[in-house]
Amino acid sequence: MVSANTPAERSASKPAAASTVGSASVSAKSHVLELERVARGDASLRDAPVLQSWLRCLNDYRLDPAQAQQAYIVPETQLKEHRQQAQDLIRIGRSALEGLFRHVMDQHYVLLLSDARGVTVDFLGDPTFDNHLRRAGLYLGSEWSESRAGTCAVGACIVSGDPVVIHQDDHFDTSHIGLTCSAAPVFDTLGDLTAVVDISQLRSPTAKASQQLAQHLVTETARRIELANLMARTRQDWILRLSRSPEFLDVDPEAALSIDGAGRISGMTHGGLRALSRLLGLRAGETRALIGQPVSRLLELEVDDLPRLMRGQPSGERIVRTRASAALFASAVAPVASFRGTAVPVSRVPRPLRELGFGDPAMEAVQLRAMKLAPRDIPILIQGETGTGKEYLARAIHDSRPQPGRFVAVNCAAIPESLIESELFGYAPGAFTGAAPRGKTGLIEAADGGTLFLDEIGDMPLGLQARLLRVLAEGEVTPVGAHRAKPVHFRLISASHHRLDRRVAAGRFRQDLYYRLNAATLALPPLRERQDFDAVTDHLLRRAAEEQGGALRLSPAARLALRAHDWPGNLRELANVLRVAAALADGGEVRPEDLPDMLTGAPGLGAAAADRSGTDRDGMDRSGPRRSGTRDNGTAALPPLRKAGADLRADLAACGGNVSELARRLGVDRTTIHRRLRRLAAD
Ligand SMILES: Nc1ncnc2c1ncn2[C@@H]1O[C@H](COP(=O)(O)OP(=O)(O)OP(=O)(O)O)[C@@H](O)[C@H]1O
Repeated sequence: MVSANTPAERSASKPAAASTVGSASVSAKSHVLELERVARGDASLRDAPVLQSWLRCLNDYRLDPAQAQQAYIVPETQLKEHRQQAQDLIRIGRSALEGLFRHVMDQHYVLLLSDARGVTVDFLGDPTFDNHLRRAGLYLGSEWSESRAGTCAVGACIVSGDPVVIHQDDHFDTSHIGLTCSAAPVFDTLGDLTAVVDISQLRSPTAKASQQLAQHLVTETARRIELANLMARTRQDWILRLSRSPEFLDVDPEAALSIDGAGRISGMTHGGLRALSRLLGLRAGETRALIGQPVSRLLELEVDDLPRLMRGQPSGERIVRTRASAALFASAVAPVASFRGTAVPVSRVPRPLRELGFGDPAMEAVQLRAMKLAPRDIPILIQGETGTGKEYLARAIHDSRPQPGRFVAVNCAAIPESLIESELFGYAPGAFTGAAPRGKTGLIEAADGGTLFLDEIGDMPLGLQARLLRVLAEGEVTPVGAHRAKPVHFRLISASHHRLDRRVAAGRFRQDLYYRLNAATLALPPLRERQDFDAVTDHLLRRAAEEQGGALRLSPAARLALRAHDWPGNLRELANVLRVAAALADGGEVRPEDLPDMLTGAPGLGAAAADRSGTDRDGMDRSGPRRSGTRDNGTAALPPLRKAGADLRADLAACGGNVSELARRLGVDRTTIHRRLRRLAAD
């Protein structure tokens, strides 16, 4: 800051530099003098968050208190981009925002929803005051980041992550000292700040205490938006809603968690959990670290207990104890995929989608959702372990469309990083040395009018993710070295065996792209979880036999061996095993000797198979969601199994080879039986 005199002197030398709006009772000059005293380290009666923000403005952003800055409104094109990136949240948050606005409109409050960069992406205000509001920056597109606007409620809330009231001359910039603003943060399901809800008034009473109700209202609204966001995004997991009072448990719970099939916390309402942190025994800043942890770290609860907490169960039984020994009311909502008896019977599913499953409930849910999504242009993200049939499903969705056009599949992990850009986007003639003289059409353009299938999207380099996002946002593609963009329209399906939400959390995948890709997620179950395993086996055997020009059946012992394997390679592994078996089989029957040794207990291979049942680099549980979850990892279920010991095969035979039945009788998880069988085979 180049300055010949003090900021207060410079401010005083300007014509009437009081705030441009509102009824500031403080002159610009005395405000600047106060900021100078704080900069010198003098004691101040201001609230700590205000003082901290002032010091950031002075020391970190080097803002000059004497230079009043009018509110900044971002250009139209940038606003469009900000709004597009936040569109899901705007949609999800709308009804909570409208509810809040109805409460405060009579007091002439306006309501802003800003994104994590402080840009106002949604706005509700009285149109009669449009001009005043726009000038004061209380408008769509205004940027309230602290580094640009100085101390303000949205900016301070983004930096601190806490609800905050910035009242009149708490503002740093003299342009804003007439306003009063109350803001609360909205965190996404993984605990990252994603938006801020703010209500502001042009004119307000002098006392800051007058804004206590406003602060309470924005905090409550942010909590409701987090809850709606969690409910909308986590359809495949359990949702556990928590409340201190039974009356509001089902209608307006205080906090919620999502819990995956293995009993781990996969998402949460951050603000709500923080509000309950004392009861939950959480230390400050600990909530975010809960993602991926077993829910039993927080509550005396296993995933198997969730059904007893569902709506309709006696309320006396819907109580959980926290690790701090407090009692909370809890209500569980089952994953959408586990619902049976959906309105549309599977027989109505178009043929390409019908043949993907044979009655497995999780698969049926995928088929029905895929049928509804197929004719619409909603981006679909398919998640599932390797070989579960992600590309198969993508093709079936494509084939179920009335006019499907071309199906262009791109494996983002298989194309070398140096080529992927020109492969996807194409290039203009002479774009680089060695380029084809007439240029090249990229795969995105090739998919125009059809389906673009981006396989292994989780492996796409970060730089290209930004370019892809632009294509999706603008509906245009610009080939490498070209000056003009070409409009493209395609149906996007992407797939990954990585849990993309975890990649986002690890900073390896762009959050904005993730939200764009997964408007709808279809999660394919791993083969070992499928209840239609026998029917899938028969279907694939029939196909393998037809390839050999004949018909085949499975011997009971061979079927038993197939059932006992845990299929880390899923349908691909099963299809390959059956193709080989069909080639080896004699007399129209596949017997155990036609199957690979590892399935029938040849020494040495059990350990290798056991090794494969770990977690991948993202921490994705390759065994996928387990139906009875954490019991498998605990010790409670082990004694009866040890008792079964080496007689396990006999026990299995007594259950007709049905692993699920044996697991039920022994009170353990199916995967435990599979693991034990492998160990027996290796002994
Ligand atoms: N529904 C199905 N019916 C019959 N065979 C299937 C089905 N789904 C998958 N397969 C078999 O499994 C193989 C792998 O399927 P696909 O390539 O779709 O899996 P993927 O999940 O995309 O695998 P990756 O993660 O390795 O890309 C297919 O080539 C096919 O042999």
